[in-house]
Amino acid sequence: MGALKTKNLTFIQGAFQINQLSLAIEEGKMTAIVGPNGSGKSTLLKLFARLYKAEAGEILLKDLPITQIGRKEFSKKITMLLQSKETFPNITVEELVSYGRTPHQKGLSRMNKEDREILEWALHECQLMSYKDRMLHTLSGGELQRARIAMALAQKTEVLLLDEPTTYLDITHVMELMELMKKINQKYGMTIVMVLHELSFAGAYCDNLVVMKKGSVYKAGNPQDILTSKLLEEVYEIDAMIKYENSFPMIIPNKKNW
Ligand SMILES: Nc1ncnc2c1ncn2[C@@H]1O[C@H](COP(=O)(O)OP(=O)(O)OP(=O)(O)O)[C@@H](O)[C@H]1O
Repeated sequence: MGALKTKNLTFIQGAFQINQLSLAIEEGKMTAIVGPNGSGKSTLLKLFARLYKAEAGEILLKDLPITQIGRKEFSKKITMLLQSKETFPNITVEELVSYGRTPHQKGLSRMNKEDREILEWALHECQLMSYKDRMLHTLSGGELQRARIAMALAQKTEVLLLDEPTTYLDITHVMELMELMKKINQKYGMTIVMVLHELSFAGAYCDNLVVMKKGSVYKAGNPQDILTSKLLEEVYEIDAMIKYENSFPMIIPNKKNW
């Protein structure tokens, strides 16, 4: 069963259009949405998160149209981390992560025992226990990203959507983040969908790729099957070859005289 499915999804913003898009995101797997700038990756993620409303067609979460799910119920099922921006509130890591429990609390009630246990669990999974009293502005980019992910985990949803979670991270922190997401995915079976630009990391860590081009899905499937020179040429307009080192795809542009 697909965790998320789109059926003839149509969405228009300015000159950009997603037209009759049908796609299935596999449940319990890690999927990367890739494609050139402006191809519609973030827009698709925001449609999944109900931040945008489709003009036509529908999105199903486990066969239920997402429009039929109440707002609070929806925030217990799907969460989305938007692209990280430089501004963040003047609060501690623990306070940030505790925001993830908001959809589970009744009215303005304070955190109960279960909320506190889940908060500790999220901090622990993201190796943030020793950072919990640190103010957000004192964290490095990688630590801040882990704190944001811990907040999303604390929400305890079935689906986690991440928009370019690796932006601004160096290669060590990109790997650390991908390892963390893989661990969460495998340990808890959470469906993870992320927009990524690093094709090699997307291919190495994700079970499936959705390759977008101009508002359409060019191809979707297993990275080993679909990441080809032809795809690089037709989607990114580059002449390059792909070499696998173990299962890590390396993209090498064909250029004489390197
Ligand atoms: N509010 C808006 N009004 C008009 N056009 C918009 C709006 N938001 C996004 N667009 C356009 O929609 C297209 C798709 O944008 P989107 O952000 O989904 O692309 P993307 O693939 O995520 O790009 P990137 O890799 O650069 O982040 C772009 O051409 C963008 O300019």
